[in-house]
Amino acid sequence: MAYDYDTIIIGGGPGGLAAAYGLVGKQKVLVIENNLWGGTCPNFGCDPKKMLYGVVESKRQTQRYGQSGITGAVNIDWPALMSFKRGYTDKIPGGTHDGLASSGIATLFGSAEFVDAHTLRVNNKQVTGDAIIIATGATPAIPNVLGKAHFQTSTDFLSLPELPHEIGFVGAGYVAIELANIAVEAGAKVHVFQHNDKLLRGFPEADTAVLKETLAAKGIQFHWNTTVTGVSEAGSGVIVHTDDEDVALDTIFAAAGRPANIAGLNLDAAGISASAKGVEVNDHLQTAASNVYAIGDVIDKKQPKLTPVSGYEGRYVAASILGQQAAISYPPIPHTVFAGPELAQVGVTVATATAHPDDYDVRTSSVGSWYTYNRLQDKTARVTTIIDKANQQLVGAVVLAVNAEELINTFSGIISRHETAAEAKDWMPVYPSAESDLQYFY
Ligand SMILES: Cc1cc2nc3c(=O)[nH]c(=O)nc-3n(C[C@H](O)[C@H](O)[C@H](O)COP(=O)(O)OP(=O)(O)OC[C@H]3O[C@@H](n4cnc5c(N)ncnc54)[C@H](O)[C@@H]3O)c2cc1C
Ligand SMILES: NC(=O)c1ccc[n+]([C@@H]2O[C@H](COP(=O)([O-])OP(=O)(O)OC[C@H]3O[C@@H](n4cnc5c(N)ncnc54)[C@H](O)[C@@H]3O)[C@@H](O)[C@H]2O)c1
Repeated sequence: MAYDYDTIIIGGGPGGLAAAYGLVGKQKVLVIENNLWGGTCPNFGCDPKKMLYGVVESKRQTQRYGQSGITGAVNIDWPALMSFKRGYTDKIPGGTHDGLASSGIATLFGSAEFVDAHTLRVNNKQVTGDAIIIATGATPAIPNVLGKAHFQTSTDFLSLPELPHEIGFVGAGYVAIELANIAVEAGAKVHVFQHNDKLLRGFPEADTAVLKETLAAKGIQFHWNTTVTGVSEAGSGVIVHTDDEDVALDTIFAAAGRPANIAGLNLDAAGISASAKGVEVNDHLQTAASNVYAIGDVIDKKQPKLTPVSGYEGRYVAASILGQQAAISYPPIPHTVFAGPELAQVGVTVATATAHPDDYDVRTSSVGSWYTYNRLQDKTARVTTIIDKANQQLVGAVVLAVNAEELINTFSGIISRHETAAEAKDWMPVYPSAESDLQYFY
């Protein structure tokens, strides 16, 4: 049967775009998008977040140098900061769309839903594809409580024209902590409501305990073991009702996770199964309908839902459609919370390593007094390395420090190359630099 396209991709984010560019020139490809071309990361995720973060971190670094030669107060001008951000984000949707069009990739604006495993309905018209890739990402969870319509999301935060005086976040994961840090550094009073006492679950508690203290010292008011039970309107602000107290705020942001964007896709029509965590796929990223693949944040998977992972899966599925046979295998996946300072980890976790002391050596160095971090006045900096005792290879690392994302990248490279400690020392980093400390970590 002749289809309209060889491959149709639903979603023009990092995953869908990587798949499209992997197929371009070899196939007739269509990408369908129903919101901003480019998806979450460049429009209302990683990129604008890190632009705001970079500026507030410069302020914090200036404050840390308060005893080291810098005088005078530094303040954040929120509207100017937003205008800086828009200088980047305003160009993303148009630039992304033009890039696709000029590469010969067809585009269609609208919401896609399945009619069957080869047919989608978009804007009341049907379009068919030999292969279809679901790359629809994830969307903020809104807690199901009374007054939930009053919640704003990370997307709203990253476009606030003015910074409200007093705000709150529900959740203490990546989104809440990164945005709470930006807000408090920019001058807002900030509350974080968390239903248990866990900050950034999945990271070692020894590191998150230090981060909790750092963020509290900046003025973030943590409400641990507190469940938000409702939100009501109060003048121009809101009252956040919890099982403990009522808190009056200018606004409240839901940051309680990001479920897969599958509502409205009509997956049943194509026989595709999904769990509460997303579309179910096999180790070739095929759904229950073998010509339909799923990639990125929309999948039910154990890998972290991050931009580089979506891109990796997009490139993998493109190669599979073009004939590659191998099952997907992931390299070590580093991840960083830009929390002021950054908390980053890669590879075997501290929890796994400490549960298997015969297999792993875990070594934590408090490096705040070392030259690299003393120079930056980053007094709480910590680096943990995990070594596989059997072959002396680095298999995991955690960094809590200024610019941790750079050092974790270096650790990630060492782990990916399966280097022993001796091999990893056989190179010459610039001195002084964070990498010049590597030889002392293990
Ligand atoms: C505030 C925030 C900060 C983040 N920071 C980082 C970070 O620092 N580093 C990092 O690696 N990751 C970060 N992430 C996560 C990162 O943004 C995602 O992992 C990444 O965007 C996932 O890419 P994706 O292509 O799978 O999905 P998305 O980028 O979400 O793209 C999916 C696209 O599909 C479209 N779509 C959905 N349904 C349909 C439909 N029915 N029809 C047509 N189109 C549809 C959507 O509009 C969207 O454009 C952050 C996320 C947030 C929210
Ligand atoms: N720097 C980065 O790489 C980065 C930044 C932002 C987001 N992300 C990605 O986006 C994903 C989603 O981020 P997130 O912060 O929304 O999710 P998350 O899973 O990191 O954190 C969710 C938080 O909400 C809490 N929570 C869950 N259900 C709740 C409920 N009903 N009521 C109150 N609290 C509840 C959880 O305990 C947790 O603290 C991340 O896991 C990550 O994959 C990455």
